[in-house]
Amino acid sequence: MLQVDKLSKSYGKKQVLQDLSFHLKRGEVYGLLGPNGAGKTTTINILCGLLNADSGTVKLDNRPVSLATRAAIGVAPQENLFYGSLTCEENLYFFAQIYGLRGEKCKESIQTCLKSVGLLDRAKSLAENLSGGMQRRLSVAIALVHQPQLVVLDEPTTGLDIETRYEVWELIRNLSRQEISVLLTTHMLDEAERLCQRIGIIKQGKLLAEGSMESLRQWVPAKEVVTICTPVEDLAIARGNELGFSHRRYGRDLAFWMPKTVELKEIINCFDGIPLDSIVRQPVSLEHIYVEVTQSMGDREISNKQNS
Ligand SMILES: Nc1ncnc2c1ncn2[C@@H]1O[C@H](COP(=O)(O)OP(=O)(O)OP(=O)(O)O)[C@@H](O)[C@H]1O
Repeated sequence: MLQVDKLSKSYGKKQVLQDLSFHLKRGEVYGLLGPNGAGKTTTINILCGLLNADSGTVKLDNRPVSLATRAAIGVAPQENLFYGSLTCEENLYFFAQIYGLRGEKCKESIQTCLKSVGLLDRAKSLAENLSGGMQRRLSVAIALVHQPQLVVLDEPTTGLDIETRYEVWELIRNLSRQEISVLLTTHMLDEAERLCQRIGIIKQGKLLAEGSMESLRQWVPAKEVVTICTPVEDLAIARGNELGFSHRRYGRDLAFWMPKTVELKEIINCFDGIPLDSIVRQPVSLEHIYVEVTQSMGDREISNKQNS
């Protein structure tokens, strides 16, 4: 339903999007991930018509994004955008009016949105008096009030406690069940892993990898990742490499990619004679994939570019 094709954008001499292409299916939750400054917000702003691309196209149901198609997109930006001194209902009424909803249709949509974000009983509460999580849900309700087919959620759970994150996750799953497509940006990789049917990873405005979790696993060809803590890391790395385990750094953690699942005692045997303070076994996660994509390939791509 959304087709983004070869978007490029520069600010002055700085190119922030380079031939960026991706698409969303109806009812799909798609995660657009990337480090700070990767170009996610720039992409969102172009999709919403707030910014013009230098080249490339954005189509919604095969129609170029324009004023006419804009009503089919709802956006909940990183910063909550509502009037604190208005009630939830009044905020929704205000935004519904902007989109031209009137009369019964407007009233019905406000009630439906309040219900779908679990704020029906707070309809008359001032927005400024809501908890952080309720405010995020109000933002999502505002993005939904004109009944869009695509909702763009820019870091919807940043700053929320874990319980409230779960509430927002459930809300996103419900949107997908209602066949509303969701474009999600987040720095929380566990969130993207749980919610998104497909994920695109961008760096410096370029799509480096894309696919379902299943297909992205090819980036980390390991059965599991074993993180160890030892005072003699060099020895451990040499031993791991001798045994055919690639090693990686995740922050300061030293980890090995295990080609097959092994028992804990086998891991201990592998590092026989090397003092180990701790061993943590983990399945391959989006975090491992993300680090691989953004560091290894990103650096390779960038150095290729510098060499060319
Ligand atoms: N109006 C602007 N003028 C000049 N440069 C800009 C402008 N807006 C963004 N940039 C630059 O474009 C690049 C991409 O920014 P963008 O906000 O799209 O990234 P992002 O992936 O959303 O980052 P974050 O995760 O930090 O929100 C950054 O280097 C940023 O500094």
